[in-house]
Amino acid sequence: MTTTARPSIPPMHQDGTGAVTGAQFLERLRQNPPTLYIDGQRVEDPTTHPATANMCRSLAGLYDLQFQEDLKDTLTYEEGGKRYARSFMIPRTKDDLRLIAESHRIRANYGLGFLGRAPDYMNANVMAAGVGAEYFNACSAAIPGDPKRDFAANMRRYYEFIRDNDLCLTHALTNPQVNRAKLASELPAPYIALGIVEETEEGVIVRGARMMATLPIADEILIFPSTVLRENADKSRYAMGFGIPTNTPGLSFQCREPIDVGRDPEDHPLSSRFDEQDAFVIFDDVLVPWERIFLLYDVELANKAYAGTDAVLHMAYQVVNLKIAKTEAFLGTAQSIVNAIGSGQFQHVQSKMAEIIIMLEIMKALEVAAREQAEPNEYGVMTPARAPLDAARNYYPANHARLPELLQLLGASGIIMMPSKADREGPLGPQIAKYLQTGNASAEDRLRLFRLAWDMSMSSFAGRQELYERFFFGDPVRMHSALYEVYDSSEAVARIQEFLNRR
Ligand SMILES: Cc1cc2nc3c(=O)[nH]c(=O)nc-3n(C[C@H](O)[C@H](O)[C@H](O)COP(=O)(O)OP(=O)(O)OC[C@H]3O[C@@H](n4cnc5c(N)ncnc54)[C@H](O)[C@@H]3O)c2cc1C
Repeated sequence: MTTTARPSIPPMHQDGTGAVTGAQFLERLRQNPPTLYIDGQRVEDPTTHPATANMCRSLAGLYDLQFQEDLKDTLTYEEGGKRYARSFMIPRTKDDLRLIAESHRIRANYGLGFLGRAPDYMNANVMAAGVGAEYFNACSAAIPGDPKRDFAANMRRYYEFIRDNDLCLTHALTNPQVNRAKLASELPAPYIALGIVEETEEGVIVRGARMMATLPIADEILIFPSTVLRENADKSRYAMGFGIPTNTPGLSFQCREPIDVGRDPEDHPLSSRFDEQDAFVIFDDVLVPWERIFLLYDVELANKAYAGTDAVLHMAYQVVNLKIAKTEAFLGTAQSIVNAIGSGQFQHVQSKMAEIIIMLEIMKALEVAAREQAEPNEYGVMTPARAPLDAARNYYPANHARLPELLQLLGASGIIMMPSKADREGPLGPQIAKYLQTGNASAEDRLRLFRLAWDMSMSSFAGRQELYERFFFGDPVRMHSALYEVYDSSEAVARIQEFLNRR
């Protein structure tokens, strides 16, 4: 491998126009396609490749919502004569948080909550990291005022760059799953886990891999650690933070098998629209320019980066709003099935519907609690309260699987006996129309509904969603431990002590 003469990536442009349209987003992807590999082949243009074109179209639709007359004031905000996506806005008041929540919900509803990593998630990340950028100058390798190593200035500029150009980000935080009993430095080779190789005049060369980046059909990738590094050394080659374009030389994304298999949206209503893809990320001596470096070698700072800037809370706030939208989609679909087959008078059916309602109301209450108990952080950002968000991000992964299960229990054979669009239009069409109608709908409408329920609960798309919900915010086991460690139980303990002391 060579570490010299790598083409450098262009400097970050600060002259973006703010919020972009779907057409602008697609054109940008066409001009700068991420280096994706699917089924052994390089994807030359993700906007036309059969495995990614529909997802690109869906993302473009999301960008276009920003310009829809009735939504633009919610989905964007104005500053300095430009309009930006709302998820980049720095919340200063609780009312700002309410506006941000509203925009998260509208955008989440676009994908019925099944688009896990729409750009809002990472926008919230770079917003919080950008405002809290001073955190990065505490890094042992930072030199405030230095044109290369002023990491705070780099982070701040990166936020502005992403916001001003309305770029779409993916991210990859975890190391390859080679041996979880070992430290990154103890794996069979030093550069299996992504590591720093050397510093050059232009930047830092990195080599190795990261396990998972959802939505690799993005403009940029952000690299930070999430699973806490357990390296003992003060200075570790595995501690780093940076953001680079997804078409940076030496960077490749090995995508998983596509879930979108080219079926009509009537047959695969979610898979054909929202296969956001997940990719293994390989760095083959990638040069990261200095202006894109936010953190180097500092294990302690790397481990605390998400908490130290409160980025994790703004991301979790996007997530709680997204999961509300998703639960509402389950509620709407389940109730539509109950209405369609006339099962609403059975007590156990009502009880199953009540389970969904309870889950929805818990998530809604946690969102309100996070917003109402919000406080400005040390950087002046109105920050949603941690405890309700921690509750939401632990509660939902533990309970989500019940939602598809409830759909199966309510829909029963209806969720499998679903002739396709081609069947409906084929020789047996008249019989299908007769025998698969419902009390309140035509066979076509019934099949559309049950196909949606199938894609939410049984298809490959649904299976991937189930795994995603279990792990997307981290390992549930370690998330429980993290919650346990930060939660302040002292008042409750004191009350018990006081009770025990009563004589
Ligand atoms: C569909 C999907 C999409 C994802 N998208 C992204 C993404 O866009 N970006 C991103 O960065 N990540 C993403 N992730 C990764 C996610 O962050 C991880 O799955 C999660 O952090 C768990 O890590 P892991 O998968 O490497 O599991 P592992 O850490 O390998 O865990 C495997 C098993 O071993 C146990 N285990 C391992 N180590 C320990 C330990 N130290 N203590 C206790 N138990 C342990 C775990 O509890 C678990 O049961 C995604 C994951 C999925 C499934």
